[in-house]
Amino acid sequence: MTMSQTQDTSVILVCAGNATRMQGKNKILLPLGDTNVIGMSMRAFEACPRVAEIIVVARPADHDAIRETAEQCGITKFHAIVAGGSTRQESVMCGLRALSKGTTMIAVHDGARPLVKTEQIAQVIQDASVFGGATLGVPVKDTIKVVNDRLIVDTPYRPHLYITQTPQVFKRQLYFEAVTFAEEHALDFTDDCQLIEAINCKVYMTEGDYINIKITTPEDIAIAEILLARQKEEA
Ligand SMILES: Nc1ccn([C@@H]2O[C@H](COP(=O)(O)OP(=O)(O)OP(=O)(O)O)[C@@H](O)[C@H]2O)c(=O)n1
Ligand SMILES: C[C@](O)(CO)[C@H](O)COP(=O)(O)O
Repeated sequence: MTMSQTQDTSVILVCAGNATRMQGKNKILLPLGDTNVIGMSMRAFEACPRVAEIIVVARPADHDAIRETAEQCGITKFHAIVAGGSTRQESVMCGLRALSKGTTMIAVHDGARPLVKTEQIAQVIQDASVFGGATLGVPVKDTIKVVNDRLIVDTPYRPHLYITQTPQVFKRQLYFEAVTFAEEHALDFTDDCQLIEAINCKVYMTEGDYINIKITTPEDIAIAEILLARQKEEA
């Protein structure tokens, strides 16, 4: 595939988790809006001009249903679907192997965050182009305590705390440098920013919004439907 100048970003949508907190429901394929969770996620990236290709990492049993969803949603940037690993980071690594050669930016997104907005995807890609790496996130609203043996040991200064979301976007060369370091040191992280932090590089926090939730427990799908309906009313 040849990449045009503006289409410089490969997206890895990780969907290969076990959804253990979803009480046995396959959250990626749960109905949402006029499609399902993964359909909504793919559409948001399809609409972003800088996105060149979408690689989905999912359990083999879900591949046919995801391909079908991509077709129904008119996803033209669907590039590959591959199996995942036993941790989120391993799943991202599986997606990396399917990257096309021509892209210079890599965006990693939880397939389970279907309400991400295309404008915010564009903004975080832009910020990553400037800073090397960027993630969407939102300021923490509550006071956070660090607890050890049920005793509070610290209260971090709230203005310094953000909830980290996805997509997390990186310049390709920097990302591969960080992945190589993690592999050499057997590091396994719950988000991709930590890969970059581990090699002492900075990641920019792009302020997103609170509706970019991760579908994790059963009530989240009902919350997502409400947020979606509100978005439609506002449009
Ligand atoms: N081995 C894994 C673990 C997670 N993920 C993906 O990473 C995202 C964030 O993970 P989370 O929401 O915690 O999903 P699960 O791991 O499926 O949930 P649980 O912890 O409840 O099992 C999800 O889109 C999930 O499918 C993945 O691709 N491969
Ligand atoms: C990447 C992430 O969504 C940022 O909030 C989160 O870290 C995923 O973590 P999980 O352990 O897979 O739930």
